[in-house]
Amino acid sequence: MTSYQSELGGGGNVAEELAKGQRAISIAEFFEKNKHMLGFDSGARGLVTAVKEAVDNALDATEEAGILPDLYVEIAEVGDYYRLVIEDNGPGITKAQIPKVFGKLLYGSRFHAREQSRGQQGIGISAAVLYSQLTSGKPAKITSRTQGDADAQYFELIIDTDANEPEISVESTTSWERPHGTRIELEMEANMRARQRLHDYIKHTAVVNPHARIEFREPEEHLKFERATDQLPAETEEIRPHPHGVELGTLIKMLGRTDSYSVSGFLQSEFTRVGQKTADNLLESFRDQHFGREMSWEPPRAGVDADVEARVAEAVNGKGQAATEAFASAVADVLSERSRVAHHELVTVVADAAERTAEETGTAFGETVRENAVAAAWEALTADREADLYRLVDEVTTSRKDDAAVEALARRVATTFANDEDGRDRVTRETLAARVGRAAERTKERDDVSFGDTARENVVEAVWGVSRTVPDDVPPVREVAADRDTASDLLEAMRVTDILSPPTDCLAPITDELLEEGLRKEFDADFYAAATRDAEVHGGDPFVVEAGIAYGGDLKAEGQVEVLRFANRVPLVYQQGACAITTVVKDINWRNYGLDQPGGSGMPNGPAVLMVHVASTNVPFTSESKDAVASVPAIEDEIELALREAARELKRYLNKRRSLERRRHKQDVIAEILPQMAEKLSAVTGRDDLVIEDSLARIMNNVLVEREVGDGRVRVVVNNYSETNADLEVTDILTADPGDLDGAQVVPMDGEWFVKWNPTVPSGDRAVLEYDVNGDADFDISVEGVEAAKLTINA
Ligand SMILES: Nc1ncnc2c1ncn2[C@@H]1O[C@H](COP(=O)(O)OP(=O)(O)OP(=O)(O)O)[C@@H](O)[C@H]1O
Repeated sequence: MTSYQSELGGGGNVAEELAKGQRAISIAEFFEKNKHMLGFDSGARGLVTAVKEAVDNALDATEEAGILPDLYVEIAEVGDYYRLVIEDNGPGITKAQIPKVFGKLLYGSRFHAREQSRGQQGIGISAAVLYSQLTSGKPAKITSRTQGDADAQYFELIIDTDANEPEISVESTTSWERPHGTRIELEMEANMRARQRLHDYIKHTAVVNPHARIEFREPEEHLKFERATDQLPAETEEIRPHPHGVELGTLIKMLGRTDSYSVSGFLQSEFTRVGQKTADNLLESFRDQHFGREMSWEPPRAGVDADVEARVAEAVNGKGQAATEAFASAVADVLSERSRVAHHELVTVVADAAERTAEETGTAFGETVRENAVAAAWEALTADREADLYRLVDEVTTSRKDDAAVEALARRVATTFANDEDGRDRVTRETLAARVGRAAERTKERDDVSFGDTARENVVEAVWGVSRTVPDDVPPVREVAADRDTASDLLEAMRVTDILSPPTDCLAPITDELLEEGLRKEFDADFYAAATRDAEVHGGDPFVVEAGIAYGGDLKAEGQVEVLRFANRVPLVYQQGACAITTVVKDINWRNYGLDQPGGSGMPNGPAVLMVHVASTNVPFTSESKDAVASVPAIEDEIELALREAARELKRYLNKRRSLERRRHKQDVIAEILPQMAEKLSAVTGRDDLVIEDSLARIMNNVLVEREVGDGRVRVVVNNYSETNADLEVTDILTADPGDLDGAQVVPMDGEWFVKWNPTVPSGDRAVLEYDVNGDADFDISVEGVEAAKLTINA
C-alpha cells in the first residue's frame, strides 16, 4: 500500500492524494475480481454454474411462454478449453435485447417481478459470459429466433467490464432449425471433476420438472430425460407485496413513491390481500399504535357524591334553569346506561345531549359550554380511578394476592393516569406496560408483594381490553413517510393485524403428489411420503415449503441420509452446510421418527432421502450464486413443519413395520413349535394327525382363508380371527368355467376365469364363498385388504 505518512509532516494533503485514486467501480469489474460470489470459483464449479444459469433461464423462458421445454445441453472438450452449448425452444430474445441480456450484469426481467421464477437478479447468464471471456478470451456466441421470425439473430459478444456494457464483435442473421428459441455457446477453462454434481443437477432438474425434455451430452456420457407429463406447471401471476413481513426501509420507500394520499388508499393499492375491511382493521390498529387508546371508566352511580348531573349543571352558565337541567340530565342519563365511557365517547355524549336539548328547549349550547360540561363530567367519571382499577386488577390476579397489595398496585396505576398531562387518559400499550411494570416494582419495594410477569401482563391486558381506540384521523401518507416513528407505528399495525395469507397463484409448488412421484422415479425405496405446506410470508414475499422422504429399499443403509435441496424448482448443488435446509434437518430429533441419529442431533443416518423445496417470489439466498437458502426464521419454521409432517408418516410406517416384524417372528416360532406339539399330542392320544393351520391363524389373530372342494362344489371359507373387521378382495383364478355366479364377478381371460368377491367379514365372523366347477380345475387364490403377515391362506 502506498504510504502517505512521510508526507504528513511536509504539509501535503493526504485526503486529496487519496481522492485522486478514488473512483466508481463498475459492477462487472467488481465481479470480475469476485467471481466466486457468483459461483465461478474454479473450473469444475464454473462449468456447473454456467450450465445451471443457462438451463434455469431456458426453463423460465419456456414456461413463461407456455411452451413445453425441450433442452439440449452439450459439454465438449475443444483444445485447452471446454465448450458449453445450451439450446432451448423458448420464445427467443429480441435482437435489441440480446446484447444487454448476455453482455450486461444486473439486467433482467425478474428482479422487480413478485412472481416465482428461477432467475431473480439478472446476473446469472452474463456472469457465465464474463467467466468464459476471462478464462478463454473468447466471445459468447448467441443465436436466438423469436416466434414467427424468418431468420435467427446471431451475435458474438463480450462484456466491457469498465462500463458494464456489451461489446459486439459479430452481428448477423443466420438460419436455424429451431422455429424459435435461444442457443448459447461459451468456451471456458474448465474440467469435469464435478461430473457427479453436474449429473445430479440435470437429473434432479428433470425430477422436479417432469414436463421438461432434457438431452445432456458430455465427453463420456449421453443422457436423455424424456418428459413424464405434458402438463406445464401452474401459470404464476405477479402479485403485490403482502403486509406481513415488509421491512421498515421498504415501507418508507413505498410510502415515498405511492400516488395515494390516504394511508387506507396506499394500503389497498400497494399490497395484496388488503381490501376496504382489512384496511379499516389495519387503521384501527395503526391508531392504537400511533395515538394510543383512551381508558374508559365506569360512570359513578347516580346520587353519589360525584353525581354527574349535578356537576354538569354546575358547569353550565347562563342557559336558564330548565334548559340547564334538561341538558345535564340528558348527559347523566346516557352515561348511566353505559358500563364504561372513554373521553372521546363522553365528548360525543355531550354533543348529542346539547343538540337534543337545543331542539327541545330552543336554547343553544355552544362550544365553550360543551367543553365545560365535558370537563365536569370527566371529573366525575375519573373521581375514583383507583376503585375501578382495583376491580380490574383483582379480577385478573390470583386470589392468593393480598387485598392491600392489589389495592396498592391499583392506586399506583391510577396515579399514572391522574398525573398524565394529556387529560384524556390516552396511553399506548407500550407505555401502559411500562407504567404497570413500574407500579409493580414499587409495590415490591414498598409493600413487599411481587407481581410477576404473567400478573403484570394480565393487568396490562385487562386495562388495554377496556380501553377504546380513538377516532382521530390518521395522518396522510406524506406525513407517515416523513416521520420514521409514525412509519414504524404503521409497520407494527401491519404486523399485528390479521390478514389473509397471500394468494398462491404467484407460486408454483411441485405439489406433494408430484414430489412423491419424483422420488419414486428417482429412488428405489420401500416407503415414500411428501407434504406441501400452506403459503406463508417473509419480507412481504409469499413462500411455500414442501418436503418429501424416501426410505428403505435400495437406498444406502450406511452413513448419512441424502438431502436434496430445491429452490423454485432448481436443485441446489453447492454449499449444503451453509443452507437453512441443512440446519433445520440437523436440528430435528430424528430418533423420534425412527431414524438413527448419533448423539440425538446432527445429520441422521440410514437408508433415507430427504427432499425439501422452497418456492417463493423471492427466495433469500446466502449469496448471489444462489447455492444455499439463508436462515430466515419464518422459512426455517416452515421447513421444519414440512419435514415433520412427512416424518410423522415415516414414523407410522416404521412402527407398523416393526410390529409386523415382531408378529412375523412370533408366527415363525409358533409355526415351528405347533407341529411338534400336535405330533406329540397325536402320539399320546393315539388320534389322527391334528389340522394345525386353523390353530395357528387363531393364535395369531389372523384372517384364515381355506378352500374345500368336493363333488364339483368349491367352498372358499374366510374366518376372521382378527380384532378388526376385514374388507377383502378375494380373487380365485381357475382353469374351468364356473358359469354365472351370484355375488361374484367372473372375468374369463386366456383360458382362465377370475372369480372376484368383495366380502366384509366382521371380527370373529366367517364368510363362505361358493361356486361349482365341472371337471378338474387348478386354483390360485389372491387376497387383498389385509397385510400378508396377518393372513393365513390354506387353499
Ligand atoms: N434462454 C432465454 N430465453 C429467453 N429469455 C432469456 C433467456 N435467458 C435469459 N433471458 C432473459 O434475460 C434476463 C437475464 O438473465 P440472467 O440469467 O442474467 O438473470 P435472471 O435469470 O433474471 O436472474 P439470475 O441472476 O437470478 O439468474 C432474464 O431475466 C430473461 O428475461
